[in-house]
Amino acid sequence: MTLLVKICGLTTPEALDAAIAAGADMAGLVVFPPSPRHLDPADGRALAARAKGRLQTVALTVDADDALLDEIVAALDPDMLQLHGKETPERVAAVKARFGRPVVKALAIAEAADLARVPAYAAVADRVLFDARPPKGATRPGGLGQAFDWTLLAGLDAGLPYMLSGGLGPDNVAEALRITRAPAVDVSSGVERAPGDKDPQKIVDFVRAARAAAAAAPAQPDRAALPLP
Ligand SMILES: O=C(O)c1ccccc1N[C@@H]1O[C@H](COP(=O)(O)O)[C@@H](O)[C@H]1O
Repeated sequence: MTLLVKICGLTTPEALDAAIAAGADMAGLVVFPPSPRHLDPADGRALAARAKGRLQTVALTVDADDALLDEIVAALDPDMLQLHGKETPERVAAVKARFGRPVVKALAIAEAADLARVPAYAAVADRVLFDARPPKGATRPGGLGQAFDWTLLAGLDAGLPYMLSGGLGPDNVAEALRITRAPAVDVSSGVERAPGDKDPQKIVDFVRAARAAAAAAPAQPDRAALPLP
């Protein structure tokens, strides 16, 4: 099975093109003003259109209300919605029903007990994404370059495809995959020169390292779960 690779927080045509050329499967566009990767939906329209049909686009939001999601879907027409806040399973189901698009629900992980929430989300989401729990006082719930204990995921059957994120980069993605056999990985800070400024070479290095690691230790099945271009 082929590993899915998502590059998140793309804000420029150069970064998007680098992700596509590197062979990424998904491009994340962040709509969350406190983030250094924030894209106003209207400003992101051209970038999303540029990505269309070349890789999957994922619009990332944090506890967005219906009005904002309406605006995002109208402007970006994303292939998927990533909910990265404190959205409940009921809210995930409501978003999926309203927009009829696959929903990725991010879950913050710091200890084994945090995985107890997975079944409730597995019943309603198309995918869960495991990210590190942010430190108290953080201005955003992700995109912090912070990893968690990957051994918590070793042998995990989440009941649906999952994505590993949090502090990944070209130098540690192989180790993360060796431990977890995750079917998909997601990176933002680890392929940047500075917060919000993607480095094309790091994107290439990340995709290459992830694919090599997945070839050496096959990932859990995933690709069948969502249609890809
Ligand atoms: O990228 C952001 O700024 C962001 C803001 C709010 C919520 C999530 C965000 N990013 C996501 O966080 C994880 C981990 O990112 P990193 O690789 O550790 O920087 C990833 O899913 C990003 O898409």
